[in-house]
Amino acid sequence: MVDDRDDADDGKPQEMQPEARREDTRAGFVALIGVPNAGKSTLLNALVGTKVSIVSRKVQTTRALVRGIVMEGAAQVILVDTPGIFAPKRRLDRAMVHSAWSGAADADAVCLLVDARKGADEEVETILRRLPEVKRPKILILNKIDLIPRERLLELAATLNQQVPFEDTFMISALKGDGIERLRQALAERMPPSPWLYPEDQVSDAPLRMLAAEITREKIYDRLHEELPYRSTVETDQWQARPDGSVRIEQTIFVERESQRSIVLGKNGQTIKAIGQAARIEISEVAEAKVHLFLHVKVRENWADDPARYREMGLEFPTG
Ligand SMILES: Nc1nc2c(ncn2[C@@H]2O[C@H](COP(=O)(O)OP(=O)(O)OP(=O)(O)O)[C@@H](O)[C@H]2O)c(=O)[nH]1
Repeated sequence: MVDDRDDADDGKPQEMQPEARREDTRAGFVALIGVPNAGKSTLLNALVGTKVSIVSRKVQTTRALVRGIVMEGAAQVILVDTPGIFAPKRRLDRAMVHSAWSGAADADAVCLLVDARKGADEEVETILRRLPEVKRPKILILNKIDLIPRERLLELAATLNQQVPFEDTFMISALKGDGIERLRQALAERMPPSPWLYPEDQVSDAPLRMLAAEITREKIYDRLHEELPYRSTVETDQWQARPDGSVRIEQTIFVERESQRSIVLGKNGQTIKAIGQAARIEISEVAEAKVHLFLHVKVRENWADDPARYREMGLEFPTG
């Protein structure tokens, strides 16, 4: 167990603001769909301006539906960052695909994000074939325009628009911020009249504990991606606000084998200490409070096939 305190930080937990009651408010949901690595998390972060989803160089890092909330004028745009849509193999993967598509069917607009450099590869084609089933306004977003020449972009936009009737096409670089402002405004304009669905200052409705778990998972990945590719998960067991304004957080890191447990702990617990330190700093930032983080490591075999796990992660069971 690691208790990693930061006594220099005396932040206080955030207070909820009352909901807006202005009559001209608009609010709605936008689903982001794309193959792994298209840049969904980067775009979500660029649009929201706060770190709400974890960006990684590896594919399939997004294991849960994480939402970001964009405030643009009187409009509130709630972004649903769908897990990558790809050919399902394991039960967990099938649940993720199901979840991604049901997120799209409920949205006020569906954005297909395509890595412009890769273009319409087989994975994108699979989505394009299924997209017409979703009877919602569709928007095409070509990302990573910093990596390809303009002529190829226009060509790609034309080809994709022939396959699916997109109402709008945007060309952006989520990484560099190009085109983000225009996209944000366009999404805001599409939102139906509605009271705001979330307090104005709430940037993410992903429970903080889930976000905290993702942060720790990212720190494990940063240090151990060679030794522990995908096979670990983190759960926040306890999130307790204390009278002094600090938060006590307990998390469990699940691995599949005893040998992996030793890797996470490291020699004399050095590795888990470093993971805990890095995670605690970042969790403190998002929680806006001093954080005491306690990490446990447990072995749990075959977690990826355990239905209870993906229910906890906010994923639904596939019906088919
Ligand atoms: N050059 C360039 N790279 C980008 C851009 N947007 C995203 N990337 C990079 O592409 C990689 C994948 O981005 P992510 O945002 O993690 O992709 P994702 O679609 O959320 O991936 P999953 O979580 O696996 O579904 C990262 O290395 C990003 O830095 C862009 O506009 N330009």
